[in-house]
Amino acid sequence: MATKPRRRPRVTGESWAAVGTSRGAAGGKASLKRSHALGRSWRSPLAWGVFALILAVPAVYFLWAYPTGEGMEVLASQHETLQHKFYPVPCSQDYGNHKQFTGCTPLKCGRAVTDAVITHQEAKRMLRIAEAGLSLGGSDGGASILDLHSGALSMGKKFVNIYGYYGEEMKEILTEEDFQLYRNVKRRIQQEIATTFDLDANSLYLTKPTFFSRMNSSEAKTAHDEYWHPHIDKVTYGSFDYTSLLYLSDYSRDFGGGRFIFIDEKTNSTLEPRLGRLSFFTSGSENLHRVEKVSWGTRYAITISFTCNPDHSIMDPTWL
Ligand SMILES: O=C(O)CCC(=O)C(=O)O
Ligand SMILES: [Fe+2]
Repeated sequence: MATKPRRRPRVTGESWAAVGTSRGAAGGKASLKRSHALGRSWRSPLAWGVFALILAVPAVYFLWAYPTGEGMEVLASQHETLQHKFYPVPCSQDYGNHKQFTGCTPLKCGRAVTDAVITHQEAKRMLRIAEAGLSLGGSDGGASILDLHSGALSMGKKFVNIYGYYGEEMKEILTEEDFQLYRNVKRRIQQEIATTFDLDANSLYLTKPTFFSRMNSSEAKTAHDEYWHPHIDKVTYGSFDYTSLLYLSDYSRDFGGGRFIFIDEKTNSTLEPRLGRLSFFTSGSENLHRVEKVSWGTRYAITISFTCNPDHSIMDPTWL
């Protein structure tokens, strides 16, 4: 014979324990009283104090145990306009493993950031060049580059040479005025680096690669898309002695994530990109760094770097 299905106990505001242990009407009332008493105790200041302590202990431990946690120091926030900030760091031994060039090989090392060298207008023009050039191709993954010197442009999972691929057509996309702007910007960055590191600007030579970059949150498809790994530019690019980055979009407005991070022993320092912001630093292991993964939007920048070794110098990009 089919038994009448029993009604499930109605779950009220009481705890699961009160429902589970109720045996008969009397037992049910007693446990309900206990659970109401429990409910009241959560409103007492003592209970809140205990609760706060439970949360605070792991938080304090986390901050104490992981002083190298990212975002400990913000070198440059997107919201501020910086005249010139310089952070000295002791030079690494790296330069000793390379040919020395008196008056250029870093003796003074560090990192600098300024919003006062490249104007907003110039940065916007550079952004338009980056957008136009990179729109001709683009990686399937999250990082695309356009190398002005070699002409390499990310395309799918590979690169094409824009100068060969598009030929004369390219002159309409990347004009001689665009190259003039690049050369002008490059010259002022070179001068700024020389002044900051007490060098003669003529002892610094433009080196390769010099490229526009575009980053977004697409999943990486090849190793070239994995821009977020910690690295040392002198190791990655060989010839670099002084790296400069000119940012062409704004952190938190145009994209999320994508902050530049210097990785140090005790604290990491973040630099938030901003249109027209110039950052430069000595390229050795004293300036180990990485870029955070971009979480939304598109981030544009251009890398313009210098070597002390004339054998590694390249000519300014031009159509002429
Ligand atoms: O775009 C950046 O902020 C830095 C990129 C970088 O570290 C590199 O290209 O070596
Ligand atoms: Fe780098």
